[in-house]
Amino acid sequence: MTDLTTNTRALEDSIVRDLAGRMTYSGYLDLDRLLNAQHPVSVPEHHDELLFIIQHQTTELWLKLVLHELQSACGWLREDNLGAALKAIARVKHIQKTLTEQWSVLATLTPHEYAQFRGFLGHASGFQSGQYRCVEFILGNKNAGMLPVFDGEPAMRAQLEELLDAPSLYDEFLRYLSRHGYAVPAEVLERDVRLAHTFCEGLVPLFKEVYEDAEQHWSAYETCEELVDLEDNFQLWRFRHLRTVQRTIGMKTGTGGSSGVGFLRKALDLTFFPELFAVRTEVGR
Ligand code: HEM
Ligand SMILES: N[C@@H](CC(=O)c1ccccc1NC=O)C(=O)O
Repeated sequence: MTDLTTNTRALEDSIVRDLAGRMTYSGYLDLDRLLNAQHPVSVPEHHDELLFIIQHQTTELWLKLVLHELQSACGWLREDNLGAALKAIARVKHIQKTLTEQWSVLATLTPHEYAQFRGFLGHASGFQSGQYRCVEFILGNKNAGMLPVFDGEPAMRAQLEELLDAPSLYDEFLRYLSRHGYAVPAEVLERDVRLAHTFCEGLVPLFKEVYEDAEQHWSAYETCEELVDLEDNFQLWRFRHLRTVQRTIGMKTGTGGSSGVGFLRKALDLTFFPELFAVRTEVGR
């Protein structure tokens, strides 16, 4: 019961206080390591560098889960377990929304504040995020040219190479459709999965049929729409990144060596699932 005069909640007698030798919150979550993994490099330490570090670290933590879910989704598709794959994708969509919303926290960093510690970051850049590349690879935006960036991180390079060699989520979906009687062109099924997926005209009629009679093709239709959501969400994250970069460093070149905003803008023209967007033009024609 809450004592209204002291505005204090009484701790129930049954609450475990003697935690010696027991599993604890901080032990289970390895908080000692997690909360001691923020190492500002600015001298003297800039107040806002902690925000910058935590924004990146939380993103990387969520990306870890996104990867875990998308890899599982690929496996479940391979096993014809569409329900489980869709459930994993639904979770990923929520994480993407959180990540996109999170940009508003970093947007409180003013250009002047950032300029005061940017010089200490050297050539470090989000361009070197291995997990971000892993997600791009799983979604089909393969680019072997990214590998040398990770020569100094053997475990990450190995993970990326494994994903480069593996079918993407879209490859797995198209194989699933083929196994379930859909006329997926052989050129798609036999494509070199180490390359980025490129537009295949022959897939459009197939998707047109699915979209024009969703009830008859519900599983295929639902999965198509989940993939469209994934791509939309991914592009929204990229757009918010670009806008945050623009308001923070303007047209300065990037610490990673790119032109900056201009380079980031080019990613907005990429597409993971071109046929799922092309089909929209054809529906009803
Ligand atoms: C004020 C904050 C930020 C600025 C000014 C900024 C700036 C930039 C710039 C200029 C690039 C292009 C590469 C380069 O030359 O460096 C880039 C790439 C990238 N950044 Fe950021 N960034 C910021 C925050 C973040 C955060 C919080 C993340 C989350 C992990 C992130 C992830 C990435 C990724 C994944 C790329 C590669 C994008 C691509 O290849 O298209 N950035 N960033
Ligand atoms: N590329 C950024 C620096 C930056 O944002 C950054 C630096 C170190 C680690 C992660 C970063 N995040 C995204 O690029 C810049 O040019 O200011």
